[in-house]
Amino acid sequence: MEGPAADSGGGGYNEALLHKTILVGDSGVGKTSLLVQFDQGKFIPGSFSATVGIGFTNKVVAVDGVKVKLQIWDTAGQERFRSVTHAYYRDAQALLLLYDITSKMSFDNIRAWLTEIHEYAQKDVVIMLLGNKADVSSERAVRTEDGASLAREYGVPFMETSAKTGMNVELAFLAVAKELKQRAVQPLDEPRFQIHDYIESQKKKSSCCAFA
Ligand SMILES: Nc1nc2c(ncn2[C@@H]2O[C@H](COP(=O)(O)OP(=O)(O)OP(=O)(O)O)[C@@H](O)[C@H]2O)c(=O)[nH]1
Repeated sequence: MEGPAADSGGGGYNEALLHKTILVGDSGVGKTSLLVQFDQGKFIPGSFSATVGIGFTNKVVAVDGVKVKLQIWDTAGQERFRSVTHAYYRDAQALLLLYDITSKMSFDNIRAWLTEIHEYAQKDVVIMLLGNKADVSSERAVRTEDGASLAREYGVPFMETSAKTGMNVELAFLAVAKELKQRAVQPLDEPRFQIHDYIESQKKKSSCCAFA
């Protein structure tokens, strides 16, 4: 797979390509962990401390030689913070919607999350569905094909991830960055970048079998 060439620093990115991306999904599905894995390449095991409110991390990724700055907002999944996070949907360009493959309830709630997203976010927001905690196969409660089928129903890209092992974490953010960059710079008369095709080709390129 291509290296992500990502860094957390500022230096030299094009301010015009700053994209607001939001992580959403039930409390405990692994939003904070996914962001920490992408930003710092590490997983902090141990007791779960729920996010309070909302905060962001800036991350610069190189996409085809162009630096794209993702401003990634980590939201609190708990119901009591929902009205706060809705306010942030409106100017988001991308939403990573997570469920936990060991929690059927977090998967069943995805439809409600998508209803909220369609209500509060921009119509052309990039949405990606992620089934996280794929490393915990012994406790799997949601089949990969059920995730893929729900994603197909809503016309959104899908993959399983693990914030613990890092599986597919960079790919998820890079695919979003690539889609956002293409939208920003691509002339209208050129064929559109296809995020689904990109993800599939990256999965095929990988020598490892870890992709969903
Ligand atoms: N095994 C495993 N555990 C994970 C993974 N991602 C998160 N966890 C664990 O799941 C728990 C919840 O993770 P968080 O990242 O805090 O979840 P969150 O979605 O940010 O939760 P809220 O802040 O309440 O919305 C923590 O104990 C994490 O260590 C994963 O991919 N694999």
